[in-house]
Amino acid sequence: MTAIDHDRQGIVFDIQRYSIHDGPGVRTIVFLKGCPLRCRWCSNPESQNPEPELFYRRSACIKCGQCMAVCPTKAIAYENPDFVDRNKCIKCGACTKVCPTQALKRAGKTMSIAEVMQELRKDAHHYRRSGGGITLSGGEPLFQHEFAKQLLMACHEQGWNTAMETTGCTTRDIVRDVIPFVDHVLMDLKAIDPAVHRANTGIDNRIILENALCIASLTHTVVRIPVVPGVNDSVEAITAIGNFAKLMPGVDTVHLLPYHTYGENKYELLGRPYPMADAPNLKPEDMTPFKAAVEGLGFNCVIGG
Ligand SMILES: C[S@@+](CC[C@H](N)C(=O)[O-])C[C@H]1O[C@@H](n2cnc3c(N)ncnc32)[C@H](O)[C@@H]1O
Ligand code: SF4
Ligand code: SF4
Repeated sequence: MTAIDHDRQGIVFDIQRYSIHDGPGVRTIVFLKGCPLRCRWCSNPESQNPEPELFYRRSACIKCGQCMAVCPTKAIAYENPDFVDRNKCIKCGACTKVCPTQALKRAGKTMSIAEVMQELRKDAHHYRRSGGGITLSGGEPLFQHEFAKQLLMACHEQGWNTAMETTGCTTRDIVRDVIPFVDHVLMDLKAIDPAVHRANTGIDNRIILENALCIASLTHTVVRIPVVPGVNDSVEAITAIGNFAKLMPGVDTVHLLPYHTYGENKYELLGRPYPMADAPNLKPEDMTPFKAAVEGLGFNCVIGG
């Protein structure tokens, strides 16, 4: 077995404590940056780019000019349409250190395995008492696969349960290398029709579906479907995903995640348009026909999850 390199670094954009939705028991979720997909509905747009990025909250800016004085590439100017010229920004974070109001904030920071473990240890007693542990999310956690693997190994060394939210969009070698350290996979399936998948995520789904079969053969796996207006909110599309899930060894539970717009304001902070503008939030009751379809295929169905 590989020795754990506690100094190995990864780019983390958030660590959320006390989650009860993303795996068994009380969990801490570690969000890793980088994702090969560009889902039009993605609620974590700051996760997609592998490098740190800047959030700019115009309403909090008092126009003190301190950020402009320290920016080494002169990427910040009142005349810029988005204030920060993101093509010039080298993501050094100098401006965020001097901004007195946190109008400028950095999304994503470099952390070592040891630093992440120090955060996770704060809730170790909750993990033990509740059968919980840690969940890797993102972004796509397998994008930083070596960091993810070492972190999962370090958690197993502590006896903590490990889970991962994944798109499965990676190579088969990486799946085989990392998934054995994950106790519980939440495997997202967004669409079975390749054209629909490509049009809405930017990526073909062939490798994803093949990896989903492999992942389920390696560890306990639950299928998750984000139900998104105009993408897969039909009984036909959900049934197609359910029929595919029937092929995944050991899968007996499907989570339906109703589309929400919680991430919308983050697009504005990143200076990007929201691709799903005008699509309404879906409610749990909108899931009723989809839940019936999934249960009709013999699965347990959880709304939310
Ligand atoms: C942000 S993703 C990160 C994990 C991984 N990249 C994935 O897509 O599975 C975490 C979960 O949030 C879901 N999700 C993302 N945007 C959503 C939205 N607008 N409404 C509902 N669920 C969403 C994803 O489908 C996934 O199950
Ligand atoms: S330092 Fe902060 S508050 Fe001052 S101009 Fe820059 S973004 Fe605005
Ligand atoms: S796969 Fe997940 S993180 Fe990546 S763009 Fe889609 S929802 Fe966002």
